[in-house]
Amino acid sequence: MRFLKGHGTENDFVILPDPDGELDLSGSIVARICDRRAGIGADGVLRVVRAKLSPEVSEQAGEAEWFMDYRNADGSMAEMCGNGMRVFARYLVEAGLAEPGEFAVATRGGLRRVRLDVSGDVTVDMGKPVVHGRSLTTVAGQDYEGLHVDMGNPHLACAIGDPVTQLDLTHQPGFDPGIFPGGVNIELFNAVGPARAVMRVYERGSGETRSCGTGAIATAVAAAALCEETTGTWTIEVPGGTLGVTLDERTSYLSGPAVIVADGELRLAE
Ligand SMILES: N[C@@H](CCC[C@H](N)C(=O)O)C(=O)O
Repeated sequence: MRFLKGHGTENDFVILPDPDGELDLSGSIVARICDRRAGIGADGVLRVVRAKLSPEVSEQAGEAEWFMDYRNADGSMAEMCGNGMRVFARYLVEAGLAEPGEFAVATRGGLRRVRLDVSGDVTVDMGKPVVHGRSLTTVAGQDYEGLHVDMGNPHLACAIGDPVTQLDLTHQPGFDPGIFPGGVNIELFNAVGPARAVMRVYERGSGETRSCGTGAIATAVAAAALCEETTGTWTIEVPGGTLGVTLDERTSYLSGPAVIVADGELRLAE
């Protein structure tokens, strides 16, 4: 099976080109591919398949040729992945499957428009964040309150007083399953200046990762809410680099680097 490896601010993905939808990608195969010792290792898998051949998104096929079939490292499916979308777009253009410039990609969370900037960054229109109420997470015995933000996938973005760099995120933080029955991505951040935050994330289905695009937007929304704002441009520093987030009245944009670093042939032992 042919694969490529890419990352966006060190949120890393195995890309599986499957234009004709021939791959039967079970959760256990995804988990084996993402295993950092016995597999290639990644936070998730991006299967590249034609939208018109994918019943779950075929209504988006009029506008998008390609479907980003995203899976978490544990094999679970997710609706959306912001950094994955940026890496997916980079792959499509490098592989000659999309023209450089702006194009749409189908996802389980709906159509997203992506643009390769002259700067080398990739920017995605991630849609309008939906803000719900407040909820609690527990990290290493300490409760933190945050804002429930829906980016197509669920987030709990928590501004905290403790330095995020010192948190122990080796274990699943606690959350309210009544509010998040399908699990949640948990962001913890320090607002460190005007329109700037330092964030760490514990992703649903992948554990702590070095970046999360949808999480960066949720963080910008929660940081803006601290100043009673809903719009603006935010710089979100994550362990793997820096992401830009712009919130306007209509939508949100996520910008940052996205690169392909390897390709090869994957052998899946029986
Ligand atoms: N890393 C991603 C989010 C991936 C999906 C998430 N783990 C979920 O289950 O919702 C991003 O960059 O947005």
